[in-house]
Amino acid sequence: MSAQREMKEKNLWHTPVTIIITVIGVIAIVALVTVAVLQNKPLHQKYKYGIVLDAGSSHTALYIYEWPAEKDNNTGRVEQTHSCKVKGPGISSYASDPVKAGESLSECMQEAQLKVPKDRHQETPLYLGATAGMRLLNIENSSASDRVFQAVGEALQKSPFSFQGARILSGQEEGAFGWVTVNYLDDRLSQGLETTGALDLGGASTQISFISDSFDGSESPANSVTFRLYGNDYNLYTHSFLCYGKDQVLRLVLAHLTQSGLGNVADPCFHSGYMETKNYSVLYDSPCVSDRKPSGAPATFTHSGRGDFLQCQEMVKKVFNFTNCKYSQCSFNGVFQPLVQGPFGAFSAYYFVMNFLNLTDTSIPLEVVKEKLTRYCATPWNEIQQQHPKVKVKYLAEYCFSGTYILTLLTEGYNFTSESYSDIKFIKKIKGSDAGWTLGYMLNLTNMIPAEAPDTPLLPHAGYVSFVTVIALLLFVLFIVSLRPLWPSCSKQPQIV
Ligand SMILES: O=c1[nH]cnc2c1ncn2[C@@H]1O[C@H](COP(=O)(O)OP(=O)(O)O)[C@@H](O)[C@H]1O
Ligand SMILES: [Ca+2]
Repeated sequence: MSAQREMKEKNLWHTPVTIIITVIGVIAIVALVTVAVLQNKPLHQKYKYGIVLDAGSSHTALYIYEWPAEKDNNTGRVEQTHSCKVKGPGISSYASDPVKAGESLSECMQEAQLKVPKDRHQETPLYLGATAGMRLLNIENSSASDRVFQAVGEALQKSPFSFQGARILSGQEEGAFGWVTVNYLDDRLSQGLETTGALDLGGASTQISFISDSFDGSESPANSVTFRLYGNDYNLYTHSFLCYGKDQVLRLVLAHLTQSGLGNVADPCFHSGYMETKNYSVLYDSPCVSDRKPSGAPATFTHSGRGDFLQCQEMVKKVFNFTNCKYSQCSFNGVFQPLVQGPFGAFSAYYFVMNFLNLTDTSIPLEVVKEKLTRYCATPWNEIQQQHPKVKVKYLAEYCFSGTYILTLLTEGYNFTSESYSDIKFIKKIKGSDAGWTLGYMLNLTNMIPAEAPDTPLLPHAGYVSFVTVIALLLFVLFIVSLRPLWPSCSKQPQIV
């Protein structure tokens, strides 16, 4: 009897109605979860790419950026995946042979073709932005600068990428896009956090950009750039000093030194024992110094070092003009600047120089930094060369000068104090991407930073899928329970005999 009862009870679950309900229910849950997963996350993550060429005064560099195709507008998702340093000098050095400027880019362009997946080549935007080297060439000889752009444009047009043009960035753009890059990479823009100022030192110009509570742009509109990013308004102070990159300032200092003592220059910014014969015509071949060329100068001069930081600093100070400020406050050369405020990221040559000198730690008091640099500058040239056999001699010879210029620019020029100096971080990369104007430039041209904050999903993806699954299961169980009257076991009670 009891075996019969057991059979009957088992069979109750095998009635056609229950089986059909179960199958439909399971199919419905599987379909619901599959759709939820597919709808919200592409199974194969696709990427998009963008390429920017930074045509600087000293050299050109190519940067490749990558971001998930589905999330163009999302926060902090664009990353640098590759960079390539173009061999040879900056494009402005090819003024007398512009075709070579275009040719010089071909190696890095080939590399880019290998790094960007082939099926993405056509849709990958390619930009070239030139900075102070081309600004100077444009001032000196605008038709030569046009010819360089023509040649570079023709070379880039031949690439499989979507070439969007080559142009000179204004100093304001260079400063502002450097600031955008640093703050984007730190996720400060998307999260509306306090921003970091940006200090960029190039060979021919230098930029300072930061947000100041006391700056609304009214005192000096030329230094103001306004943005609305992720729902926040920014009024950025920025200034670019043309001719105040480290290579041009070195010319300015040498030009000062050659005024007295024609033919022989004893330079406190170079190590004792350093001695090179240089051409006056090369030294004065730049609009930054051309008006200072002494008349009746011989063809060459002997440039020798005497390694004295303090005297070097005195020479460097002479390139700044501190008189004639028509604003409430100025940095130098009559340029308005509010007091520096907040943290700063200092990149490009700031980093190269301070990293070489082992001076990137800004928690070291400024006085100690100066003592260290004094000792470095006083080291004889032959010792310096012995200690750094692998470093390019041109860079090596100039680190004492460059370090002195950096400290003088920051403290005397921009008015950083011993206290605010520690707010500076010397940086090369942030989360794998180089600090510089290129990323900000591309983000702007591809409209990748929205003006308004994007709507954020209520739940993260995993949470969303779990939620849908639990609710689906719950509904299914409720459905089954609601069908209880139809259950054969309920309508037909097994008879107890
Ligand atoms: O390894 C290095 N050590 C020292 N200086 C470097 C090194 N690499 C690049 N630089 C310097 O960084 C500067 C980069 O300037 P860039 O070519 O970007 O000019 P720009 O921004 O004024 O147009 C140049 O002065 C160059 O000599
Ligand atoms: Ca630069």
